[in-house]
Amino acid sequence: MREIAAAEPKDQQLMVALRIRPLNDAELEEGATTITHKVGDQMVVLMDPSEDPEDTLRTHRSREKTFIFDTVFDQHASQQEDVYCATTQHLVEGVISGYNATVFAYGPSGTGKTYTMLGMDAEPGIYLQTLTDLFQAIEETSNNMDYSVSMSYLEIYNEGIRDLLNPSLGFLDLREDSRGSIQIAGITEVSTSNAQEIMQLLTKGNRQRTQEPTATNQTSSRSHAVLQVTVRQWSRGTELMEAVHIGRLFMVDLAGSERASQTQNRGKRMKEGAHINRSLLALGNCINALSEKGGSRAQYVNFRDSKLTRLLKDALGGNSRTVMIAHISPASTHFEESRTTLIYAYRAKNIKTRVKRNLLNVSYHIAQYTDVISDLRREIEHLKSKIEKQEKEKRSEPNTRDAQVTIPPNDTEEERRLQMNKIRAQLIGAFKEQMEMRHSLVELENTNIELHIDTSRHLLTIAEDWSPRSWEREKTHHMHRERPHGDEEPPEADTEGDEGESAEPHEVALAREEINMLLAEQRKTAV
Ligand SMILES: Nc1ncnc2c1ncn2[C@@H]1O[C@H](COP(=O)(O)OP(=O)(O)OP(=O)(O)O)[C@@H](O)[C@H]1O
Repeated sequence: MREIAAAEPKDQQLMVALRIRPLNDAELEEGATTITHKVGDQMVVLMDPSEDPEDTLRTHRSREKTFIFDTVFDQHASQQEDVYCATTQHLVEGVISGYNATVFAYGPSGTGKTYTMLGMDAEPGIYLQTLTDLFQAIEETSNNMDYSVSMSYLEIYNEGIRDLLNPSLGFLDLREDSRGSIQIAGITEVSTSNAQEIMQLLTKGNRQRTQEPTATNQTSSRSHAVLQVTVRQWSRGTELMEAVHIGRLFMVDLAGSERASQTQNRGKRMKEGAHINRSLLALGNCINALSEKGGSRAQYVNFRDSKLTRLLKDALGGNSRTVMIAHISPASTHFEESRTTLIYAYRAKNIKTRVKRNLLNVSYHIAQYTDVISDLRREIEHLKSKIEKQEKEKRSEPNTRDAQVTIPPNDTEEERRLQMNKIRAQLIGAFKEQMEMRHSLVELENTNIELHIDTSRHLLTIAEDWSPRSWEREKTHHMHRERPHGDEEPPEADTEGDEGESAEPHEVALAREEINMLLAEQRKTAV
């Protein structure tokens, strides 16, 4: 059994940033004006364009709504790098030392979520900048630490989960293990060693993402996209008993949060909208419940209402440092969506998560292998003694036969001579037989030594191949080989319960198989 240990958890406030993109051509064409104004680094003022300043009945109500966030970027100041540095950069160090982190982009369609997360070739977004820093931090500490990095990329479309690195797998199941950790059954996990490699996979994966033109965005993402990067860290050159830190980083590009009635979407787009809204409504409900006084520990929070909230459970109410980047348009024509987004984002600021470092206690797991090796050693000792016993028995056989040779008393001289010749012949025969047996025993010993060498070699394979890096490599390889081809239909319901224990490394399984064969061979020769 593996064991998750963790340091003392600490409460952490959800960080909420706001990004306002520039007015786009369509908005300018329809005569939209800018209704958002950044004040200082943290405040934004939203003007209500529909309110008539001459309306005396409403003069007591302010036309301005003010919101304060951890950081605000407007159309003038915000470069991709500024957004990354202020929101996500600080998470990287934690991830490589075993802390979970989540960054998610929230906001109506066409407000710049994909631009912030994925970006453009010339202006890469948070994905690439984070991964570049992550690999650099790994490089800087690689003198005394070993790392393995793997990634998966999925989308939630119409409440079905699709593997964007291998869409042919169909819809995948979301499972929760006994520790409440969410897993996607059968998802492709790719081991990587540099950011560019991940970006290539992401660009490839993004082409698989469900995108359609909508009334507000020509390349609107109709799904929620989740990039998960897992970093395992352990000390180099230490004993097998070393613990492994596991940090998971989720980077989520949500689908547009606008209400169906606010768009001119019809037909398929409207059905998608309903699903998107279902998950975003569930997300909104979770944010509401979590942001109530006392947060997750005082209020019932229903994460189970949608795949999205189940997947973001840790990010919102559990063990994760979480950053929400809310996006809005500055246009007067999008006042209502901007207002709703700002209200949700503002509420999310109250959410607290409990952050603790993830430790995988490898020692217990390795102890199991040490036990297996000890068992096999005992078995070899037993077989050795059996072979020795057999050797002794074979040595004693000619003596037994000698004992059967008796000289009858009171025989004549001739008879005695004949008897003596017979005995001599018997003795020579027995001697020859003994020589042959000695020869066979030497051969038997040689075979035995060879079997021992092979057994030791395989035991060594088990011991040597049991390192977290090779385990991961094997596990990834195993997942590629073993993954079943999924049904294209979305699942009726999710399977609950533990995910099974991971298969042992391929070399270990092979070595074990070989050892069984060798032991069988030894048993044969021992009989
Ligand atoms: N800060 C920005 N600066 C310049 N262009 C931007 C910015 N934000 C978004 N854009 C542009 O606006 C358009 C829509 O952005 P994007 O596709 O990122 O929106 P989205 O919120 O992901 O939309 P959807 O939810 O429909 O997928 C794109 O052409 C993008 O290049």
